[in-house]
Amino acid sequence: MSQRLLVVEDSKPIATVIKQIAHSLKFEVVIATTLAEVEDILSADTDFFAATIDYALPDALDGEAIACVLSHGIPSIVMTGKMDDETRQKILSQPVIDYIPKENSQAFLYLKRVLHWQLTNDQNTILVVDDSSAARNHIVELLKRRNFTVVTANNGVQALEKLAQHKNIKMVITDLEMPEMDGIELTNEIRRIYTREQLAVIGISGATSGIHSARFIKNGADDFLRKPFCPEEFYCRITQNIESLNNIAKIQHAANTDYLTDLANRRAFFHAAELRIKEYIQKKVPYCLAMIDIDFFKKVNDSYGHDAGDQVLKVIALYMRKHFSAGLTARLGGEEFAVLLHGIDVDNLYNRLDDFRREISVSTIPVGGVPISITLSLGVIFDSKDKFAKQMNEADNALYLAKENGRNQVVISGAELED
Ligand SMILES: Nc1nc2c(ncn2[C@@H]2O[C@H](COP(=O)(O)OP(=O)(O)OP(=O)(O)O)[C@@H](O)[C@H]2O)c(=O)[nH]1
Repeated sequence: MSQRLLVVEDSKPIATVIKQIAHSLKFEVVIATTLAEVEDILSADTDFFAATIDYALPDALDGEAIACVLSHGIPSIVMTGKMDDETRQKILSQPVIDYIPKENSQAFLYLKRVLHWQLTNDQNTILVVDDSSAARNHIVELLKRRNFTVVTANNGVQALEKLAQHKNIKMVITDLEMPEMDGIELTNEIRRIYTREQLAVIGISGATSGIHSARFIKNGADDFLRKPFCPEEFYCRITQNIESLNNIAKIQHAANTDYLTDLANRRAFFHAAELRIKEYIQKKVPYCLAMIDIDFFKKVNDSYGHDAGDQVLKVIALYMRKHFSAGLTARLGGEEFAVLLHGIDVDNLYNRLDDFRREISVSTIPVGGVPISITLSLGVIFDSKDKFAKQMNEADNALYLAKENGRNQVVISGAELED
């Protein structure tokens, strides 16, 4: 079910623009044009994800609708045509998500970003480190208002423990002076373990001297805030740092993923498989490395077109995910795939590969209403202690034999020597 957005706005054209933005984010929209209408709507139902509130309404010229909506616990964004400092202070003294001056069309682009953050911020976990419970609670309240997931710690030592427990923490906001381990030491420790691409650090200090900001940054922090800070500046810095981390993650994902199937690409597979194999050998875990190739795939393209071929590649990826959920799967290129699997023993591993091959061979893949049948050839190597590149080579040789022997089969590397 879609989330609901309350739009409090007396201008019809502006309400229409906000409605379009909200729909693009899959919100269901309820519009109120006066304070009386707001009261009426909220007396019946307060189940709103958020609200946008025009500061001046025909029956509430001085922002009275803001307190009304906030009193129902609805996170609110204030839109205002008033630019004076007094109005700004008045709005920001209330626990609103943000306020947006309606100066030009940028205001609506910004509104879209704020709503998008509000919908997605719960995926970003932030650790707040401060020995003062009042200061800590203030930051936590600001972050929760923006829907972030928050973890807290009283000092640097506890912060490192929390980081080890919660692997998904993206940002640490740390005070400077704390018992046991201060903010600078903590930042140093964090940078020994986490890169800037993995975790952002924002230092905070009440000291008036500028030296602390430089110390924080030189010790590996990404940003610095001086207390007391205004919520606006706080949100700008948090959002900017989280956005740049998320952009790096997107770039890394794109660099490691096959665009068509969303499986790992060759580079990511080689990197991850090599690490996993080392661990399997060390822990004596049975494993296998298999190369998988679609038989006569050129005929699929020639008979049904390249788009149909692409569709087949995507479906093979889905089957791979289904059969090898705990394994490492990849599209190496063209119609060639690979999987690294670990299991109980060689028989179990072989059966899982052959089950996958068999299911594909008896299934039809519907492409544009036409059922397409395909088969796969697999070459596999078990429990090898050779270098990774050599293992890939051996699996490839076995795959070649599978093709030579008539396709639609699994050939084990070295098996022909035992015959
Ligand atoms: N649709 C589609 N086709 C691709 C893609 N990458 C490679 N191909 C096609 O995959 C086909 C591979 O053909 P061949 O190397 O001759 O192999 P094959 O027809 O599968 O025959 P065998 O492997 O010997 O069974 C070629 O027609 C390529 O154009 C892709 O991303 N999408």
